[in-house]
Amino acid sequence: MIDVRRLAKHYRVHRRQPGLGAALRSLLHRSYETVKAVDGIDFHVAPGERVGFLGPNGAGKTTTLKMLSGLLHPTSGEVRVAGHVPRRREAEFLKRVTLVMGQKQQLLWDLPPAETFALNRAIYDVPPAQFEETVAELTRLLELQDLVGKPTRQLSLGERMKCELAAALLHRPQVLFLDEPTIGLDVSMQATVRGFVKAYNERFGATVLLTSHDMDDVAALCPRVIVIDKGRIIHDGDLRELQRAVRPDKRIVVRLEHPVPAAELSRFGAVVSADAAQAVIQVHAAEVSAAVGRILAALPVTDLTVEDPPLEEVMSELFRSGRAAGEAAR
Ligand SMILES: Nc1ncnc2c1ncn2[C@@H]1O[C@H](COP(=O)(O)OP(=O)(O)OP(=O)(O)O)[C@@H](O)[C@H]1O
Repeated sequence: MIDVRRLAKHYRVHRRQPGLGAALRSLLHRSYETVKAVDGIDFHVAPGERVGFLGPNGAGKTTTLKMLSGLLHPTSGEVRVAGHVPRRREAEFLKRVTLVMGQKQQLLWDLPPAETFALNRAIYDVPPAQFEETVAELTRLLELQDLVGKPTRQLSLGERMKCELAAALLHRPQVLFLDEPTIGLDVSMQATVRGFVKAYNERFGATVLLTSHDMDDVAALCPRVIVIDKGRIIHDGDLRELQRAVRPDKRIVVRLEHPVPAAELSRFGAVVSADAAQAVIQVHAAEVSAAVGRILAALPVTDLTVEDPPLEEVMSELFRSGRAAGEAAR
């Protein structure tokens, strides 16, 4: 569904030193620098997949999504989405994809979302019966009934985001590019948006490529992740395997009947945190069952769970090691 080969986007940016002298000099002699926002990436996404496109700030994620949706022309390389070359922006292509940016809005500010929906129906030439059916379905899934008649400017951020999603999906696109779709939303609204994206993917077999700095989005939605840093792909594969490869340790969370000194806890592994009622002890995955047995035998345990390390830690470790490898190669 998405095919990307040796894709690159280089920006030519004007650079100058700070200060008035430098400003005057730059009028006569401008110096430019090339920023390799995307630096020759390859990947393939099959129909119906949900893939996280992750990376630190400035890694090249938004630039890539813009090229995939045809908003930016690549400097070089090839892209095909649903069989189309995105930069041609053919009507058939536009009907099959959508780009939702958490930081930008397409809803008309002074009018109710229902008006934007009607406008999109005309733009995408959606047959009236299908439009009615899709609006009804999205209204139910996203609980929009009380929102679509109010002027957009009166909606809260989360309410607006739900309507944004509906507006972006009215033409039932097969490919969803989602750029930080839950940014700024409270936890319950985040959960609503995640649940909705998953339901849409399952209901219509749609392909989803999602960027997010919120690892809960990624854990909930993306069995596969592509990780990009400084314009290059540093990982592409199964999220759970990535977790195991980068952080082959587990966390044993024990609730305690009474406080246990840290020195005593450290006999079982590395103590991540400990207070009067609960301790978190980290051990290598291969040693979990032995450690659990010893903990249950020795400590006043009222409850015990085994967890993976937080995904945030896995990702920051991956970014760090990716950078170190990149620097060593230079
Ligand atoms: N129009 C532009 N002109 C020049 N440089 C740009 C332009 N847009 C992006 N860049 C640069 O390209 C690089 C990649 O930017 P991009 O927005 O794709 O990153 P990102 O991974 O989406 O980051 P974030 O997580 O912060 O949104 C950055 O170094 C950015 O400064």
